[in-house]
Amino acid sequence: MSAAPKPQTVTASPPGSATDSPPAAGPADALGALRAEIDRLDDALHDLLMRRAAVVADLAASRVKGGTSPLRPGREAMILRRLLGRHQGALPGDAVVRLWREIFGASSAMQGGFTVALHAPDAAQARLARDHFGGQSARRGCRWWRGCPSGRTGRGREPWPSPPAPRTRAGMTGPCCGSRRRGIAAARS
Ligand SMILES: C=C(O[C@@H]1C=C(C(=O)O)C=C[C@H]1O)C(=O)O
Repeated sequence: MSAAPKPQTVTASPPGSATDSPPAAGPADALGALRAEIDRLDDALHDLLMRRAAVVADLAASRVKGGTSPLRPGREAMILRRLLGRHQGALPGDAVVRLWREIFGASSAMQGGFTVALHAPDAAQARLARDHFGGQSARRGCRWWRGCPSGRTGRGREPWPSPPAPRTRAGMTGPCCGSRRRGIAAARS
């Protein structure tokens, strides 16, 4: 003999109750909506970055800087100070600096190659140089400061927006230069 089927419980909902309406938005929908907004903003940011790069390419093609070093630490510092002066919201100011340092490094490289020369580098100095000149920058270590930069040398360090870093005998500024005998320079390659 076969087992009797189990009785099923059926609950009737009155008309107009929750089961008649579309399902309420759950956490997954909220996440999806927020991510869609992030995607839209990323596209807008990306568009602006591409437009900025096109302006830098025009600048490079015009040769208005006269074949000198592409690096302009003073101009970069002015941009960072201006941006930090208007900065608001939850994004840490440090993140703004990091993002723009990468942009400066890439747009300087677009105007001609440069090599970052690290005098007697250690891991911290190498990290600092990467953070300052961008992850794409070419870096090389050298033992003697005099032989470090090759070609025309631009000053590779710039005054950090705040607080001002101490000057060194080499005329460079920045937290890397705790020792007067060590530093970072950037030269055209
Ligand atoms: C675009 C320039 O070249 C470099 C890149 C900068 C930038 O991306 O804003 C600023 C200064 C320079 O280090 C410039 O000199 O204005």
